[in-house]
Amino acid sequence: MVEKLTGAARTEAIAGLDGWSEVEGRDAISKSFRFSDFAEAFGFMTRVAFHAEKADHHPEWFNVYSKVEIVLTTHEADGVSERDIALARTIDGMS
Ligand SMILES: C[C@H](O)[C@H](O)[C@H]1CNC2=NC(N)=NC(=O)C2=N1
Repeated sequence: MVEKLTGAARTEAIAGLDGWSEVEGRDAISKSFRFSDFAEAFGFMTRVAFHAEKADHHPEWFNVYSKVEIVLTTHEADGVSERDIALARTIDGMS
């Protein structure tokens, strides 16, 4: 069981990330990534996908050509948890 982050812990955890922000209307975080072309964007998505499958924590995402928009939340916590913060950091390292 994983708890959702609330209050100051939640605010600080999100503020400690690079460029991730809160999604309006739901308890989730998001970030938009830009690459030079589709091959770079899809290569990034492939790296993230392999990690996500291993970690059993998967992004919601939307891709158009060189743009990848990612949303992270934790279903069983019904909100943002440490799993999303950890995945966000890993994703940043893969971008
Ligand atoms: C049943 C399975 O453990 C879950 O649905 C996993 C898979 N991937 C997941 N990904 C994300 N982002 N949040 C989850 O809560 C989640 N849960």
